[in-house]
Amino acid sequence: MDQLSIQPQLTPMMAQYFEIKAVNPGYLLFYRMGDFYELFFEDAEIASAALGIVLTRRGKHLGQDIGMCGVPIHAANDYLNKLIKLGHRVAICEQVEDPKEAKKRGAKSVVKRDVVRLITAGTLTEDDHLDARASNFLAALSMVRHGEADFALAWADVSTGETFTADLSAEQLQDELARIDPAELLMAEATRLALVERHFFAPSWLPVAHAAPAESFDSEAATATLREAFPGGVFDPSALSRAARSALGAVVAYVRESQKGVGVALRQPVSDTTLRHMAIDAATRSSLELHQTQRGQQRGSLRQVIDLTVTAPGSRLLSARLASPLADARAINERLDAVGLLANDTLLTGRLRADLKAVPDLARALTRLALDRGGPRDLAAVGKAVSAASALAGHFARLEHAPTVLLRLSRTLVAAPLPLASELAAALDDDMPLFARDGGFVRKSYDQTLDDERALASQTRAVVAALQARLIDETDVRSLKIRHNGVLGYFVEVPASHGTKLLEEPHRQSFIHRQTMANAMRFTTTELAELEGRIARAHEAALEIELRVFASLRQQVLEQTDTLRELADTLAELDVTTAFAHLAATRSYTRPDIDDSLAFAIHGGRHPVVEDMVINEGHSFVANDADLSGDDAIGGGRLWLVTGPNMGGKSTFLRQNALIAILAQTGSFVPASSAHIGVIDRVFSRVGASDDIAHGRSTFMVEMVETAAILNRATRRSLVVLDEIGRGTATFDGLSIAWAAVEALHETTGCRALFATHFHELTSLAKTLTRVSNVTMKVREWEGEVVFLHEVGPGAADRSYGIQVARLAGLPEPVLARARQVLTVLEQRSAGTASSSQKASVLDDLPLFAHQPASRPVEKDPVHIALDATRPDEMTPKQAIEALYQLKKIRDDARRS
Ligand SMILES: Nc1ncnc2c1ncn2[C@@H]1O[C@H](COP(=O)(O)OP(=O)(O)OP(=O)(O)O)[C@@H](O)[C@H]1O
Repeated sequence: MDQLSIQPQLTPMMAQYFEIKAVNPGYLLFYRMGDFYELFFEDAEIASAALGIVLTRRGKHLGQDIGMCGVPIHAANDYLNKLIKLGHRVAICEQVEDPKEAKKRGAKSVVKRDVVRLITAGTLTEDDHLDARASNFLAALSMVRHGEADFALAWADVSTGETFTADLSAEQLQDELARIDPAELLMAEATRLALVERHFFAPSWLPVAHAAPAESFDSEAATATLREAFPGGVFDPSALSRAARSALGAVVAYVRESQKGVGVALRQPVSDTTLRHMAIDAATRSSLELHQTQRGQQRGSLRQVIDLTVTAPGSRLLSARLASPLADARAINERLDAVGLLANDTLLTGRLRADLKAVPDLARALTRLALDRGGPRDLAAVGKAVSAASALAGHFARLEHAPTVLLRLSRTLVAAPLPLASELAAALDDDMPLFARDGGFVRKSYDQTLDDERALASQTRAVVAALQARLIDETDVRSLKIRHNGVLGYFVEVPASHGTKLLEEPHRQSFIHRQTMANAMRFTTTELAELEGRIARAHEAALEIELRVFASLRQQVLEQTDTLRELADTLAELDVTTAFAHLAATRSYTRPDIDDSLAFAIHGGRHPVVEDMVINEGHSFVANDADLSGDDAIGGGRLWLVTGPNMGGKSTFLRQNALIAILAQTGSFVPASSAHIGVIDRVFSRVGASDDIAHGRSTFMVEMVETAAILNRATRRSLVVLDEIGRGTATFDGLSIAWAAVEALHETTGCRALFATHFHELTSLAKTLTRVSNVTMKVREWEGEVVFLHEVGPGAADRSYGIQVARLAGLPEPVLARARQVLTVLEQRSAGTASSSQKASVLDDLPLFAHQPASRPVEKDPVHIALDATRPDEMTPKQAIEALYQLKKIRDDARRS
């Protein structure tokens, strides 16, 4: 900062500010002044704009006004939240000495201040800042070059301590980061440049990516950093690849720096390759709307519809499992066994769920305690979780042959450290403050000395009353009162009319004047001051004892960290398992039959989200079968070509099969009457590609990039779901690409596939490709109207009913009539039956009168008004896209009204 160079003009406070600011570049500095955090200069401008608070001035610096804005301490959390959500990083700078100490150094000396914590999106620990039902990962991406570049990711949820590493190729990065969905992503500038150069830097990383200094990725220094962060020798950093060590070192260093010496509180890192997972790439996640819809909303996503967990940690685990379904038949079946037993025993499931509801977020409470940021409520949470665990264990006692997963869970529940829970329950009151420093959280009779001090403090109330009575007698002022406030402490108050009496002899000897109010006068007396001291000392002594109790309980909890973390995992897993059981029992989901074959036979399959929506609208969902089963002997799985009218239910059918596969391999029952699935290694789904203008790619380009990814990466064990590939270009180009793609999937890949298309010519492939079958979405025509049956049956559609759908959408009748005319001629032409005169009469004549729009009162179209107001020359590309969306919205609103 250039201001720093002009030292002589700086006030001591400003000098301190600049010093602190200089060592925390890239952070908005929340500088503590009394009851406010103040921000200065550019920080003030950024924060005032982001928070909508007033930007003021505080003196001048180098002849310029110093911009300043402030947030009150008590509301700081809300403001912090806003800033973090907007992608800012904040350094909290506190006064680290008593102002009285500073005064001793001279009247003008400044109170010592230091940054006590860096708050960033990836290092949050407080419930106020976090979404209880979502993980919050900090990730670091490292690159090590040995000729070829090796990449690795490390990621940790600082709020729960979970820590992972994975070695990856550049091609895998995008998919892996889509799965992890980090709140903050660290990488060195050189790594970013290398990825950008090779087109591997995904634009979606931009909002969360932060440049971290190259030194923090030093793989040599990382070994020492990691040994220190994960003591005990269980975790050996040298077992990691150089790249993974470098990434993990960067995560640990960043967390340590952000907590400013408090510690890191991370769990032993887990290598992400220990379990085999079903690969789901970023485009498939988005197209199948697993965690959020394509519009970015939770509502309407698969996760939202199937998440019946009753605790926040359970919900986080369910979300993580859905993001990484398994690809190992044995592990999947183990999960399904547990769900199966509970789905059949609804009484037991009901009891477990009822007890689970009261279980607090143990993992996050533990982390706060470990970071010395926890309060009495976190201690209570630990106690409650432990007692709940042992109650839950009781429900399992009667199970004789429990499945492996439930046995494992119940073993941990039984081992919950009950003595710790009893100690916490005995020590902690029912109502508790957020912070230990507020006191008043230790239960009566837990500590004799504390009870004594509290008694002393409360006895003083009686002493105050007696003193008041005596003073009334002595002064003969009946209305004399002893009161207390935060500024004066205890004082004697008399009405103004009696005030002068106390200022005169004989009372002026004992009454010392403190304050004159409009209606009253306030005094103190030596006796009252002494009493005040006694009360304050009793309070202080009580608080000191409470803080000692807190520290001892915290220590007892931390000594059992490993056991408690395992318990937290168990409680979350039990919640997910019972939630899946409840889902199965209440929504008629069935257990899928999972093995290592190439089967994919779904009977009566349903789309979990569309079903929910259709039922809510009072209709019933039509279940459909799909059979893509094959084997190596016949060259792989089968491919179904799905044709049918627009709005007939093709996309729904395609997606439901991909979702059923994902749910099954997550370990959930599935919405079908039966399902037999040979483990799928990768799912690909491309349903309706959309423009990616923001990244300079047209609909067709996006579609081709994604199709290429599928053809290059799908294996025989994959499931591929493709909707209308090739529709974004000229008909013949599109048809040829779709044709070649079907052939490649059938001949080279041999995967199980569903391919929906409006190119009816493709259906002739079923004659030559043995594992291709044609199915169609059935419709019924009735009095010129088309009725969608949403039923899949054998055969191929010969038409798309596009014009009927256009009519349903409200296209004007003259346009529809003209479209019918053109369609007839085009169809005849392709069949070779249209006469040249027919063609000429219909296609060459402009229908000057036929499709004149219905006359409307002349009023200015809102779209035109908006267009008139647009200044393309003054727009950034982003504003241009927003303007386009706005235009579409205005048009849609106008249509609806
Ligand atoms: N099996 C079903 N049972 C009941 N309703 C269904 C079913 N499948 C689809 N629908 C309803 O039909 C609507 C359209 O379905 P979908 O988007 O799958 O059609 P589509 O054939 O892919 O259309 P397009 O070709 O225009 O993309 C859905 O939003 C849903 O309301």
